[in-house]
Amino acid sequence: NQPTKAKAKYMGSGPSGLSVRQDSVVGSKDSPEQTENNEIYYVFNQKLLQLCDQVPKIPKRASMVHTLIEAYDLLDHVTPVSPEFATKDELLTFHSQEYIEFLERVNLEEDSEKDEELKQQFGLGYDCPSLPLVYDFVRLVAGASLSCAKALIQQKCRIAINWNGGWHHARRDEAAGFCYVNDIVLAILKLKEHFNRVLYVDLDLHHGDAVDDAFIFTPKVMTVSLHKFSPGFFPGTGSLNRVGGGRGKFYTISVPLKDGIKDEQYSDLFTRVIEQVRVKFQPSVVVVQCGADTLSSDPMQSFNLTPLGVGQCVSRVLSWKLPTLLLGGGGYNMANTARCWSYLTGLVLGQKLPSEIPDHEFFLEYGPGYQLEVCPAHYTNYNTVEYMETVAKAITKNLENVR
Ligand SMILES: O=C(CCc1ccccc1NC(=O)c1cccc(C(F)(F)F)c1)NO
Ligand SMILES: [Zn+2]
Repeated sequence: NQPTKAKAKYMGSGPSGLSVRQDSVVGSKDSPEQTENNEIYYVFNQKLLQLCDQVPKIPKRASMVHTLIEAYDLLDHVTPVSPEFATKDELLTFHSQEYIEFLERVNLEEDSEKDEELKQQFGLGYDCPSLPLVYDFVRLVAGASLSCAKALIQQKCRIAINWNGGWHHARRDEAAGFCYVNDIVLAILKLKEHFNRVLYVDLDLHHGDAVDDAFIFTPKVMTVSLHKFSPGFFPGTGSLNRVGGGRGKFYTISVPLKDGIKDEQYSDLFTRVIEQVRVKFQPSVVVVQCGADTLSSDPMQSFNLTPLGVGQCVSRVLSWKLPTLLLGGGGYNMANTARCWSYLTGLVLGQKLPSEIPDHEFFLEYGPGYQLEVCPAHYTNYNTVEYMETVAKAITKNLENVR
Protein backbone atom coordinates (compact mmCIF):
# COMPACT_ATOMS: atom_id res chain seq x y z
CA ASN A 1 0.00 0.00 0.00
CA GLN A 2 2.42 2.60 -1.29
CA PRO A 3 1.19 6.11 -0.56
CA THR A 4 0.20 7.30 -3.98
CA LYS A 5 0.87 10.86 -5.03
CA ALA A 6 -1.31 12.82 -2.70
CA LYS A 7 -4.16 14.24 -4.70
CA ALA A 8 -3.54 17.84 -3.85
CA LYS A 9 -6.56 19.98 -4.58
CA TYR A 10 -5.65 23.63 -4.98
CA MET A 11 -8.62 25.53 -3.63
CA GLY A 12 -7.79 28.84 -5.23
CA SER A 13 -5.18 31.15 -3.84
CA GLY A 14 -6.11 32.68 -0.50
CA PRO A 15 -4.19 35.53 1.14
CA SER A 16 -1.42 33.13 2.04
CA GLY A 17 -1.05 31.99 -1.52
CA LEU A 18 -1.82 28.35 -2.16
CA SER A 19 -4.16 26.67 0.26
CA VAL A 20 -3.84 23.01 -0.41
CA ARG A 21 -6.21 20.34 0.80
CA GLN A 22 -4.35 17.07 0.93
CA ASP A 23 -6.26 13.85 0.39
CA SER A 24 -3.66 11.31 1.28
CA VAL A 25 -4.90 7.85 0.42
CA VAL A 26 -3.21 6.33 3.43
CA GLY A 27 -3.61 7.61 6.93
CA SER A 28 -6.14 10.39 6.46
CA LYS A 29 -8.38 11.18 9.40
CA ASP A 30 -11.58 9.83 7.88
CA SER A 31 -10.05 6.58 6.69
CA PRO A 32 -7.45 5.36 9.19
CA GLU A 33 -5.06 3.08 7.36
CA GLN A 34 -5.67 -0.63 7.82
CA THR A 35 -2.31 -1.66 9.21
CA GLU A 36 -1.67 -5.39 9.35
CA ASN A 37 0.02 -4.39 12.59
CA ASN A 38 3.30 -4.01 10.74
CA GLU A 39 5.69 -2.76 13.36
CA ILE A 40 7.60 -0.19 11.33
CA TYR A 41 5.95 3.02 10.13
CA TYR A 42 7.92 4.69 7.34
CA VAL A 43 6.62 8.16 6.58
CA PHE A 44 7.03 9.76 3.16
CA ASN A 45 5.28 10.91 0.03
CA GLN A 46 6.38 12.38 -3.27
CA LYS A 47 5.51 15.92 -2.19
CA LEU A 48 7.70 15.65 0.91
CA LEU A 49 10.62 14.25 -1.11
CA GLN A 50 10.22 16.98 -3.71
CA LEU A 51 10.17 19.78 -1.10
CA CYS A 52 13.15 18.33 0.80
CA ASP A 53 15.14 17.80 -2.39
CA GLN A 54 15.11 21.57 -2.85
CA VAL A 55 16.80 22.40 0.46
CA PRO A 56 20.04 24.08 -0.71
CA LYS A 57 22.67 22.32 1.34
CA ILE A 58 21.27 18.85 0.83
CA PRO A 59 20.24 18.81 -2.84
CA LYS A 60 18.33 15.63 -3.80
CA ARG A 61 19.32 13.98 -0.51
CA ALA A 62 15.75 13.08 0.40
CA SER A 63 15.26 11.25 -2.91
CA MET A 64 18.65 9.54 -2.67
CA VAL A 65 17.82 8.20 0.80
CA HIS A 66 14.35 7.05 -0.20
CA THR A 67 15.33 5.43 -3.50
CA LEU A 68 18.23 3.53 -1.94
CA ILE A 69 15.89 2.18 0.75
CA GLU A 70 13.46 1.23 -2.03
CA ALA A 71 16.25 -0.33 -4.13
CA TYR A 72 17.13 -2.56 -1.19
CA ASP A 73 13.49 -3.74 -1.19
CA LEU A 74 13.00 -2.50 2.35
CA LEU A 75 9.69 -0.81 1.58
CA ASP A 76 8.03 -4.24 1.32
CA HIS A 77 8.69 -4.77 5.02
CA VAL A 78 7.52 -1.44 6.43
CA THR A 79 4.17 0.32 6.46
CA PRO A 80 4.66 3.31 4.18
CA VAL A 81 2.47 6.16 5.39
CA SER A 82 1.75 9.39 3.58
CA PRO A 83 2.00 12.31 6.05
CA GLU A 84 -0.57 15.06 6.39
CA PHE A 85 0.42 18.71 6.49
CA ALA A 86 0.74 19.89 10.08
CA THR A 87 -2.03 22.35 10.87
CA LYS A 88 -1.12 25.91 11.78
CA ASP A 89 -2.31 25.22 15.34
CA GLU A 90 0.03 22.25 15.56
CA LEU A 91 2.96 24.44 14.49
CA LEU A 92 1.92 27.01 17.10
CA THR A 93 2.34 24.48 19.92
CA PHE A 94 6.02 25.46 19.73
CA HIS A 95 6.62 28.20 17.16
CA SER A 96 5.47 31.80 17.55
CA GLN A 97 2.52 33.28 15.63
CA GLU A 98 4.81 35.94 14.15
CA TYR A 99 7.28 33.39 12.81
CA ILE A 100 4.65 31.05 11.36
CA GLU A 101 2.66 33.86 9.76
CA PHE A 102 5.86 35.25 8.31
CA LEU A 103 6.65 31.89 6.67
CA GLU A 104 3.06 31.74 5.43
CA ARG A 105 3.48 35.12 3.79
CA VAL A 106 6.87 34.57 2.14
CA ASN A 107 5.87 31.09 1.05
CA LEU A 108 5.31 32.16 -2.50
CA GLU A 109 7.68 35.05 -2.91
CA GLU A 110 10.60 34.65 -5.25
CA ASP A 111 13.82 35.51 -3.51
CA SER A 112 12.91 39.17 -3.74
CA GLU A 113 14.59 42.00 -1.84
CA LYS A 114 11.17 42.49 -0.25
CA ASP A 115 10.96 41.75 3.47
CA GLU A 116 14.75 41.52 3.52
CA GLU A 117 15.14 42.85 7.04
CA LEU A 118 12.12 40.80 8.16
CA LYS A 119 13.80 37.71 6.76
CA GLN A 120 16.89 38.53 8.78
CA GLN A 121 14.76 38.94 11.91
CA PHE A 122 13.36 35.44 11.45
CA GLY A 123 16.70 33.83 10.71
CA LEU A 124 16.19 33.49 6.97
CA GLY A 125 19.15 34.70 5.05
CA TYR A 126 22.65 33.44 5.65
CA ASP A 127 22.48 30.09 7.47
CA CYS A 128 18.93 29.41 6.33
CA PRO A 129 18.49 30.54 2.74
CA SER A 130 14.97 31.40 1.65
CA LEU A 131 13.29 28.25 0.37
CA PRO A 132 10.68 28.19 -2.35
CA LEU A 133 7.37 27.08 -0.75
CA VAL A 134 9.02 27.29 2.69
CA TYR A 135 5.63 27.17 4.44
CA ASP A 136 4.59 23.99 2.63
CA PHE A 137 8.00 22.51 3.44
CA VAL A 138 7.68 23.40 7.13
CA ARG A 139 4.13 22.02 7.42
CA LEU A 140 4.91 18.76 5.67
CA VAL A 141 8.20 18.08 7.50
CA ALA A 142 6.48 18.80 10.82
CA GLY A 143 3.42 16.82 9.70
CA ALA A 144 5.61 13.81 8.94
CA SER A 145 7.17 13.72 12.41
CA LEU A 146 3.75 14.37 13.99
CA SER A 147 2.27 11.48 11.96
CA CYS A 148 4.96 9.27 13.48
CA ALA A 149 4.23 10.51 17.00
CA LYS A 150 0.48 9.93 16.55
CA ALA A 151 1.09 6.39 15.21
CA LEU A 152 3.21 5.56 18.27
CA ILE A 153 0.55 7.03 20.58
CA GLN A 154 -2.20 5.03 18.86
CA GLN A 155 0.03 1.93 19.06
CA LYS A 156 -0.27 1.44 15.29
CA CYS A 157 3.45 0.66 15.33
CA ARG A 158 6.34 0.33 17.75
CA ILE A 159 8.91 2.04 15.55
CA ALA A 160 8.27 5.04 13.30
CA ILE A 161 10.78 6.55 10.87
CA ASN A 162 10.99 10.01 9.29
CA TRP A 163 14.35 10.45 7.56
CA ASN A 164 13.19 13.89 6.45
CA GLY A 165 12.87 15.14 10.03
CA GLY A 166 15.36 15.90 12.79
CA TRP A 167 15.77 19.67 12.42
CA HIS A 168 17.09 20.31 15.92
CA HIS A 169 18.26 23.96 15.69
CA ALA A 170 14.99 25.65 14.70
CA ARG A 171 13.92 28.07 17.43
CA ARG A 172 10.46 29.15 18.60
CA ASP A 173 10.57 32.34 16.60
CA GLU A 174 13.30 31.93 14.04
CA ALA A 175 15.02 29.57 11.66
CA ALA A 176 18.53 28.66 12.79
CA GLY A 177 21.41 26.40 11.83
CA PHE A 178 19.79 25.55 8.56
CA CYS A 179 16.60 24.37 10.33
CA TYR A 180 13.27 26.04 9.52
CA VAL A 181 10.90 24.14 11.79
CA ASN A 182 11.62 22.13 14.91
CA ASP A 183 9.72 18.96 14.05
CA ILE A 184 11.45 17.24 16.98
CA VAL A 185 10.03 19.58 19.64
CA LEU A 186 6.59 19.32 18.00
CA ALA A 187 6.75 15.52 18.03
CA ILE A 188 7.98 15.40 21.65
CA LEU A 189 5.21 17.79 22.78
CA LYS A 190 2.70 15.43 21.14
CA LEU A 191 4.29 12.31 22.66
CA LYS A 192 4.38 13.98 26.08
CA GLU A 193 0.56 14.11 26.08
CA HIS A 194 0.44 10.30 26.24
CA PHE A 195 3.81 9.11 27.52
CA ASN A 196 5.07 9.98 30.98
CA ARG A 197 8.79 10.16 30.27
CA VAL A 198 10.24 10.96 26.86
CA LEU A 199 13.92 10.28 26.17
CA TYR A 200 15.48 12.33 23.36
CA VAL A 201 18.80 11.13 21.94
CA ASP A 202 20.68 13.40 19.50
CA LEU A 203 23.46 11.66 17.54
CA ASP A 204 24.05 14.52 15.08
CA LEU A 205 27.52 16.10 14.92
CA HIS A 206 26.00 19.34 16.24
CA HIS A 207 24.52 19.94 19.69
CA GLY A 208 20.72 19.65 19.62
CA ASP A 209 20.49 23.07 21.23
CA ALA A 210 16.89 24.12 20.46
CA VAL A 211 15.47 20.76 21.62
CA ASP A 212 17.54 20.99 24.83
CA ASP A 213 16.31 24.55 25.40
CA ALA A 214 12.67 23.60 24.86
CA PHE A 215 12.73 21.01 27.65
CA ILE A 216 15.52 22.27 29.91
CA PHE A 217 13.23 22.91 32.90
CA THR A 218 11.15 19.75 32.81
CA PRO A 219 11.99 16.31 34.25
CA LYS A 220 9.43 14.74 31.89
CA VAL A 221 11.80 14.93 28.93
CA MET A 222 15.41 13.85 29.22
CA THR A 223 17.67 15.03 26.40
CA VAL A 224 20.99 13.33 25.68
CA SER A 225 23.14 14.93 22.98
CA LEU A 226 26.51 13.65 21.78
CA HIS A 227 28.22 16.29 19.67
CA LYS A 228 31.41 18.04 18.69
CA PHE A 229 32.21 20.72 21.23
CA SER A 230 35.08 23.00 20.34
CA PRO A 231 35.73 26.74 20.28
CA GLY A 232 33.87 28.43 17.45
CA PHE A 233 32.07 25.29 16.30
CA PHE A 234 28.32 25.76 15.74
CA PRO A 235 26.13 26.17 17.81
CA GLY A 236 28.74 26.64 20.59
CA THR A 237 26.52 25.20 23.36
CA GLY A 238 26.51 21.72 24.90
CA SER A 239 29.39 21.80 27.37
CA LEU A 240 29.73 19.10 30.02
CA ASN A 241 28.27 21.36 32.72
CA ARG A 242 25.09 22.00 30.75
CA VAL A 243 22.75 19.96 32.96
CA GLY A 244 19.40 21.73 32.76
CA GLY A 245 17.74 23.89 35.40
CA GLY A 246 14.87 24.17 37.87
CA ARG A 247 12.93 20.93 38.18
CA GLY A 248 14.65 19.78 35.01
CA LYS A 249 18.11 20.01 36.50
CA PHE A 250 20.18 16.93 35.60
CA TYR A 251 17.61 15.93 32.95
CA THR A 252 19.77 17.49 30.25
CA ILE A 253 22.87 15.48 29.39
CA SER A 254 25.57 16.95 27.20
CA VAL A 255 28.34 14.72 25.85
CA PRO A 256 30.95 17.07 24.34
CA LEU A 257 33.46 15.34 22.04
CA LYS A 258 36.52 16.29 20.01
CA ASP A 259 37.38 15.68 16.35
CA GLY A 260 38.39 12.28 15.05
CA ILE A 261 36.30 9.98 17.23
CA LYS A 262 35.75 6.53 15.76
CA ASP A 263 33.00 3.91 16.04
CA GLU A 264 34.30 1.91 19.00
CA GLN A 265 35.10 4.80 21.32
CA TYR A 266 31.84 6.57 20.39
CA SER A 267 29.54 3.60 20.88
CA ASP A 268 31.34 2.51 24.08
CA LEU A 269 30.77 5.93 25.64
CA PHE A 270 27.20 6.04 24.31
CA THR A 271 26.46 2.66 25.87
CA ARG A 272 27.94 3.65 29.25
CA VAL A 273 25.85 6.83 29.34
CA ILE A 274 22.59 5.55 27.88
CA GLU A 275 22.34 2.44 30.06
CA GLN A 276 22.61 4.65 33.16
CA VAL A 277 19.97 6.93 31.65
CA ARG A 278 17.70 3.96 31.11
CA VAL A 279 18.01 2.77 34.71
CA LYS A 280 17.60 6.22 36.24
CA PHE A 281 15.03 7.80 33.93
CA GLN A 282 13.09 4.69 32.80
CA PRO A 283 11.79 6.29 29.60
CA SER A 284 8.42 5.22 28.18
CA VAL A 285 9.17 6.41 24.64
CA VAL A 286 12.39 7.32 22.81
CA VAL A 287 13.12 9.79 20.00
CA VAL A 288 16.49 9.44 18.21
CA GLN A 289 17.90 12.09 15.86
CA CYS A 290 20.32 10.19 13.59
CA GLY A 291 22.15 13.08 11.91
CA ALA A 292 24.80 11.58 9.59
CA ASP A 293 27.28 14.50 9.55
CA THR A 294 29.31 12.43 12.05
CA LEU A 295 30.42 10.04 9.31
CA SER A 296 33.96 10.03 7.96
CA SER A 297 34.19 11.88 4.61
CA ASP A 298 31.30 14.16 5.52
CA PRO A 299 32.27 17.69 4.36
CA MET A 300 32.18 18.65 8.06
CA GLN A 301 35.39 16.53 8.38
CA SER A 302 34.98 16.28 12.16
CA PHE A 303 34.09 12.83 13.45
CA ASN A 304 35.26 9.60 11.89
CA LEU A 305 32.27 7.31 12.34
CA THR A 306 30.81 4.76 9.96
CA PRO A 307 27.16 3.62 9.80
CA LEU A 308 28.19 0.63 11.95
CA GLY A 309 29.03 2.94 14.86
CA VAL A 310 25.78 4.87 14.54
CA GLY A 311 23.99 1.53 14.19
CA GLN A 312 25.45 0.21 17.45
CA CYS A 313 23.93 3.19 19.28
CA VAL A 314 20.53 2.84 17.59
CA SER A 315 20.54 -0.94 18.18
CA ARG A 316 21.18 -0.38 21.86
CA VAL A 317 18.09 1.83 22.12
CA LEU A 318 15.97 -0.53 19.99
CA SER A 319 16.94 -3.43 22.27
CA TRP A 320 14.83 -1.82 24.99
CA LYS A 321 11.72 -2.60 22.91
CA LEU A 322 10.15 0.78 23.71
CA PRO A 323 8.06 2.82 21.23
CA THR A 324 10.76 4.58 19.22
CA LEU A 325 10.81 7.43 16.70
CA LEU A 326 13.84 7.61 14.38
CA LEU A 327 14.57 10.93 12.65
CA GLY A 328 17.18 12.18 10.20
CA GLY A 329 19.10 15.46 10.57
CA GLY A 330 22.45 16.63 9.26
CA GLY A 331 24.49 14.71 6.71
CA TYR A 332 26.16 16.51 3.82
CA ASN A 333 27.81 13.67 2.00
CA MET A 334 24.59 12.66 0.32
CA ALA A 335 25.64 9.13 -0.68
CA ASN A 336 27.00 8.32 2.78
CA THR A 337 23.88 9.72 4.43
CA ALA A 338 21.76 7.49 2.21
CA ARG A 339 24.04 4.54 3.04
CA CYS A 340 23.71 5.27 6.77
CA TRP A 341 19.93 5.63 6.89
CA SER A 342 19.38 2.63 4.60
CA TYR A 343 21.64 0.62 6.88
CA LEU A 344 19.65 1.82 9.93
CA THR A 345 16.35 0.96 8.22
CA GLY A 346 17.70 -2.54 7.54
CA LEU A 347 18.83 -2.77 11.16
CA VAL A 348 15.35 -1.87 12.39
CA LEU A 349 13.98 -4.66 10.17
CA GLY A 350 16.63 -7.11 11.34
CA GLN A 351 17.84 -7.33 7.75
CA LYS A 352 21.48 -7.47 6.76
CA LEU A 353 21.84 -5.59 3.48
CA PRO A 354 24.11 -6.87 0.68
CA SER A 355 27.27 -4.81 0.24
CA GLU A 356 26.71 -4.08 -3.43
CA ILE A 357 24.64 -0.97 -3.97
CA PRO A 358 21.64 -2.15 -6.04
CA ASP A 359 21.03 -0.51 -9.39
CA HIS A 360 18.73 2.50 -9.10
CA GLU A 361 18.37 6.11 -10.24
CA PHE A 362 21.33 7.42 -8.22
CA PHE A 363 23.62 4.40 -8.62
CA LEU A 364 26.50 6.44 -10.06
CA GLU A 365 26.65 8.58 -6.89
CA TYR A 366 28.05 5.55 -5.07
CA GLY A 367 31.18 5.20 -7.12
CA PRO A 368 33.93 4.24 -7.33
CA GLY A 369 33.29 1.29 -4.98
CA TYR A 370 29.51 1.06 -5.23
CA GLN A 371 29.52 -0.52 -1.76
CA LEU A 372 27.22 0.03 1.20
CA GLU A 373 30.13 0.15 3.70
CA VAL A 374 31.79 3.47 4.57
CA CYS A 375 35.53 3.30 5.32
CA PRO A 376 36.90 5.36 8.22
CA ALA A 377 39.28 8.15 7.18
CA HIS A 378 42.78 8.71 8.62
CA TYR A 379 41.91 11.59 10.92
CA THR A 380 43.80 12.32 14.14
CA ASN A 381 41.63 11.39 17.11
CA TYR A 382 41.73 14.14 19.75
CA ASN A 383 39.57 12.18 22.21
CA THR A 384 42.12 10.77 24.64
CA VAL A 385 41.21 7.93 27.01
CA GLU A 386 41.58 10.37 29.90
CA TYR A 387 39.21 12.86 28.27
CA MET A 388 36.60 10.17 27.70
CA GLU A 389 36.94 9.02 31.33
CA THR A 390 36.43 12.59 32.54
CA VAL A 391 33.27 12.94 30.44
CA ALA A 392 31.83 9.58 31.55
CA LYS A 393 32.56 10.26 35.24
CA ALA A 394 30.99 13.73 35.18
CA ILE A 395 27.83 12.36 33.59
CA THR A 396 27.64 9.48 36.07
CA LYS A 397 27.94 12.00 38.88
CA ASN A 398 25.17 14.18 37.45
CA LEU A 399 22.91 11.18 36.99
CA GLU A 400 23.15 10.39 40.71
CA ASN A 401 20.73 13.30 41.13
CA VAL A 402 18.08 11.65 38.94
CA ARG A 403 15.43 9.48 40.67
O1 LIG B 1 24.10 20.09 10.45
C1 LIG B 1 23.62 20.98 11.11
C2 LIG B 1 23.64 22.44 10.66
C3 LIG B 1 25.02 22.85 10.21
C4 LIG B 1 25.06 24.34 10.05
C5 LIG B 1 24.79 25.18 11.10
C6 LIG B 1 24.88 26.57 10.94
C7 LIG B 1 25.25 27.10 9.74
C8 LIG B 1 25.52 26.28 8.65
C9 LIG B 1 25.43 24.89 8.81
N1 LIG B 1 25.68 24.07 7.78
C10 LIG B 1 26.93 23.99 7.23
O2 LIG B 1 27.86 24.60 7.69
C11 LIG B 1 27.08 23.14 6.07
C12 LIG B 1 26.01 22.50 5.51
C13 LIG B 1 26.23 21.72 4.36
C14 LIG B 1 27.48 21.56 3.82
C15 LIG B 1 28.53 22.21 4.44
C16 LIG B 1 29.89 22.04 3.90
F1 LIG B 1 30.40 23.22 3.66
F2 LIG B 1 30.59 21.43 4.84
F3 LIG B 1 29.82 21.32 2.78
C17 LIG B 1 28.37 22.99 5.55
N2 LIG B 1 23.05 20.77 12.29
O3 LIG B 1 22.92 19.49 12.73
ZN1 LIG C 1 24.63 18.56 12.15
